[in-house]
This record gives sequence, structure tokens and C-alpha cells, in this order.
Amino acid sequence: MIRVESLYKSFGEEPVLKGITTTFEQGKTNLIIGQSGSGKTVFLKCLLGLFTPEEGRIFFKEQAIDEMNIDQQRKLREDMGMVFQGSALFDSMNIEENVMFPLRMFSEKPREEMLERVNEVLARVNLEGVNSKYPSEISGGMQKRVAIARAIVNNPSFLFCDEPNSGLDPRTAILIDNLIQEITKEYNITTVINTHDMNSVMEIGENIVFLEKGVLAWQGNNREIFMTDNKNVTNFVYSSDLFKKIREIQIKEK
Ligand SMILES: Nc1ncnc2c1ncn2[C@@H]1O[C@H](COP(=O)(O)OP(=O)(O)OP(=O)(O)O)[C@@H](O)[C@H]1O
Repeated sequence: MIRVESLYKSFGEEPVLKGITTTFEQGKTNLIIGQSGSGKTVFLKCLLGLFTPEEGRIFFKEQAIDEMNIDQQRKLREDMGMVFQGSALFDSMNIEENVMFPLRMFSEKPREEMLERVNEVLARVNLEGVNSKYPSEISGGMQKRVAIARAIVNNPSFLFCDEPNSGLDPRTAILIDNLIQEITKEYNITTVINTHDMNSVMEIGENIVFLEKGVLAWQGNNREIFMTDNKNVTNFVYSSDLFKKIREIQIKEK
């Protein structure tokens, strides 16, 4: 579980996060959604420790980051997996080396042991036998699977995904969403996903945090999001062409 208390972050005079308080639950796919510029990436970067908030606190398993010593912070880093937008694989490394990278960063295990773990996670994302291929030799969907394998190789308690669906066709996007959700349940991970894909909201929105100009304007799940009276949320939901058409049909039928 991750608990966030009154988080404030600004750049110069510009306040970006204006007092966010929320909880991301363990074993669930927690989504951060909102219009472009609402502060989703800044929020995710605060959770990852890439930005330091001016005010507020973030608790990982009930321990505040600002109370952790260097050793505890290092352990927390090891306990975090990250799927970057566009996969961010290392082009000059083959798939095996890419997935092994976080293991080498945090452990001094013998290579055979690391390889065993690499093969285990590659099998989990249905990518056996691609070890010696390079990122440019596999499809975008496969690259995402490799990115997921790399993110879970250290068996993390926390998984962060920045727009994991970007650049994928709708069918592959749903497969990736489902894979992330399955892994979240299987390993009981606290997963936080930054997205503006309404299909993801529908498919895996177990706990959705809606940001509006740096404020947490609404929180709920993928059933509740269609019932809310919050106008900003409704505008966001029906901003996608598909949902706009469904909405028009619903209104006509009333
Ligand atoms: N490093 C930075 N320095 C200054 N301003 C920043 C920085 N990072 C983000 N901002 C500002 O913070 C605001 C929120 O940006 P953020 O990237 O979090 O939005 P977002 O909701 O993730 O948008 P998108 O969906 O387009 O990625 C924007 O006004 C942006 O210009």
C-alpha cells in the first residue's frame, strides 16, 4: 500500500500538485487519470522519488520516505519496478541483458542464478526463447512485455507504469493491461498506472484517482466513474470518440 498525505509540488511560481491525499491499494491496479497537464506525471515522479515535494508525505508500507535512512531508501528502490512510456529498453543490449539489468544493479548473485530468474519472468510474460534478440527485432507489444518482465525481475512490492499502452494497437493494449493486472494480483503488488486511455479505465480501473489541475477531484472504480455527477470526470470520460458516440446513443434512447 502507498499512502499520500497533503502533497504539494510546484515549479517556481507554478503550483502543480495542490494538496493530494490518497491511498493506492495493494493487489490492485490503481490508475491516475486526468487531462493533459493535470499533474499525473509530476505525481508519479514524486512517488518514484524523482521529484521532492515541498509539502506532504508519502508512506510506503506505512513508512514515510522522509524518515528512511539511505539504506532503507535503497531497499525501497529495489522494491520498485517501473514500466516507462515507450518501454525504454536499452537498444544495444539483447532481451536477456535488458531484463537482467535491475538484478545486476541490486544484487551480486551468480550469473546462472540471475539467468534462471530472467527466464522465469520472460516465461511469465509469454516470451520464452527471445533472450538473444535485440529490442529492434521484436514488435512493440513484445517490447512492452519485456519492459514488464524487467520491472518485476526483482520481485517488487510496487509497480509503476507510465502510459503503458502508448503506441499499441487497441487489442495489444488490452492484452498488456490484462497482463499488468494479472501480475498485480498474482504477486500482490501495489500497482500505479498513469494513463489517459479510457479503455484501460474500463478494463483495469479498480481504484481510479482523477486529477484536475493538480487537485484530486474524484476517486472511485470503473463502475462508479460512469455514475458520478462530477462534471470534469464526465467530460474526461466522454472526451474519447468511442464513448462520445455511446453517450449520444444513450441520450437518443432516453
Ligand atoms: N520539470 C518541470 N519543470 C517545470 N514545470 C514542469 C516540470 N514538469 C512538469 N511541469 C509542469 O507541470 C504541469 C503538469 O505536468 P504533467 O507532465 O504532470 O502533466 P500530465 O498530466 O502528466 O500531462 P500529459 O497527460 O500531457 O502527460 C504542466 O504545467 C507542466 O508544464
